[in-house]
Amino acid sequence: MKALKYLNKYFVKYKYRLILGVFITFCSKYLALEVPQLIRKSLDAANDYNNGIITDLEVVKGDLLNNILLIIGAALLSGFFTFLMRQLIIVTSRLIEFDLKNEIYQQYQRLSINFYKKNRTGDLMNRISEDVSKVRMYFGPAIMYTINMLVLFIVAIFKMYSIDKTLTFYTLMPLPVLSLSIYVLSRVINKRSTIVQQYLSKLTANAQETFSGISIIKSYGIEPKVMTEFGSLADTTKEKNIDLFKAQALFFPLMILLIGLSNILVIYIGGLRYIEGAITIGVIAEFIMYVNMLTWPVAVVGWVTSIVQQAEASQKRINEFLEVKPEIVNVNETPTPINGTVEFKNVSFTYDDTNITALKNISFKLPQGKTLAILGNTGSGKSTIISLIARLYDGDSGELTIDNTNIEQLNLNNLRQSIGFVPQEAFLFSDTIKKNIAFGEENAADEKIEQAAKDAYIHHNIINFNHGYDTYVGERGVTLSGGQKQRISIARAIIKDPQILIFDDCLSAVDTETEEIILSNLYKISKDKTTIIVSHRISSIKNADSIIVLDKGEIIQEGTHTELVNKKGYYKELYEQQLLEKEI
Ligand SMILES: Nc1ncnc2c1ncn2[C@@H]1O[C@H](COP(=O)(O)OP(=O)(O)OP(=O)(O)O)[C@@H](O)[C@H]1O
Repeated sequence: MKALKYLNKYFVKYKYRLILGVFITFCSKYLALEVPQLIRKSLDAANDYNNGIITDLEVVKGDLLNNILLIIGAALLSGFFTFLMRQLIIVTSRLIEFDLKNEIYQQYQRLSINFYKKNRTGDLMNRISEDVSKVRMYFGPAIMYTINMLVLFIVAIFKMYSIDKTLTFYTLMPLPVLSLSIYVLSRVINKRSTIVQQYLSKLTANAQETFSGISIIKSYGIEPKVMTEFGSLADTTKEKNIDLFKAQALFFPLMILLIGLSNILVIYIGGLRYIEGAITIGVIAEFIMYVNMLTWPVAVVGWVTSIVQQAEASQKRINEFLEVKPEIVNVNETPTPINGTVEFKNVSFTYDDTNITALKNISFKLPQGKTLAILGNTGSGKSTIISLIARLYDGDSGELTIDNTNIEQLNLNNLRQSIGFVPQEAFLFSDTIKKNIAFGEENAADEKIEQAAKDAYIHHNIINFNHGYDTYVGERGVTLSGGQKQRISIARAIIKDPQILIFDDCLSAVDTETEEIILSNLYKISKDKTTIIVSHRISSIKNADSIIVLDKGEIIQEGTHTELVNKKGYYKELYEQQLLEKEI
């Protein structure tokens, strides 16, 4: 129950609803327990008349009518209170589920990139959906049935005991067996349903991957192999499902068997007691009703125990994520406007998951409004420099300053808002092109969106789509080429009009002609903005104010294009090689 303690705050938050729920449950069950007594009285009255103890038929009829009206009234009121009880307790559990999901979602938003690298998306989704659902069962059904059971038990046993102790003992005897058997069966059902869930996840993942990679599968002609794999997975899933249903099928027969046993005991022992003259005939009927009323709550004890165990396991998994401290935190709530002078002073950085030292003693200064180009082989650390500027990671040693202030002291929102970042791999949301461009600038006017698209040299493509800027892209929309995606991603950065523009090798999928056009547009736009361009092509970076060349995380060359082409080294070699490729 340790993990579930985390949820106590929700009990406090919804205490009034829950207390009222408990009270109403009590009222509902108390009224329901009035019915057996009234039935006993009615039967005894009829029996007394038959045995000549009461001779006036009208009195018996009056008693019966009175009792029938009371039974109807108690049943109606009890039903109404049961409705209120569900409204209060089950609705509260839904409210708590909503709060908990929001809490986890907000935590997901706060967590750093590193967290997302260490944990799989499926797992993140599972904890916020499946696990929260299991925790909800603890707040809702588990609490409701426990209160139900307690009220029924205490009141019914009290009533039964006051009528006949011996019969009470025999009536209750099979109930612990019932509870234990249901508990054992619930555990088997839970175990099997977890296995079924795992197989369903595998099946979904397999199908999803097959559909995503359908063109590869078809082009390699491996459909039969894929189908066999899927078929055998589906077969195993079916078998696991059948195992589960076999266990589930036992649930009600087991309950009915045990209720039957209790009924037989009541009839048998009750009959003997009646013959002895210890009880009236009505008591047997009253006890049979109690047995039937108590059976479900008793069975539920076993079920509730396993619900609580599952909720505990799920909350433990949720707590693991809720307790993670975001690595990147905003230490400065006061706004810190950004102008855009970026300086690295001996900055080193190692990725803790791979232990790769991506940057070693990097130093450079990029004054506000200037353009820096970063060049280097793959894996030399270019993207890492950019990640540090956007504060997706914090450097390990040295200092990174923006406008002469340590980046960690800047207001994180201001910093990120002042950066227009075009990543290496363009990501578009499943939405319209318009919304994708206006992503960081939601209220941008249509003219502004169009201008950004023109600057990114994508406007002419967009207007050729049937729905123009309202064309849906992504999973259910049109498929864009890699170059088109990159250009929409560029338009998205431009529209923000940020102080710092970062282009991480984002023109790799466009041809050199288009690249020329975009670059000349970008130079105009980024005139007074600090700009960082990462590229493998000399043509993209030759106009930059300064260029740094990276190799294995270190700066090996630095200067302007003219300086570097006149110096022996990586830059000159690459330049000559690319010149040659152009001529060929
Ligand atoms: N998220 C990460 N976690 C762990 N290691 C990483 C991560 N990103 C990069 N690395 C490693 O850090 C080194 C530098 O990577 P980086 O992405 O900065 O290189 P790059 O110069 O941008 O390469 P490319 O031109 O291929 O994009 C590489 O060895 C890479 O394997």
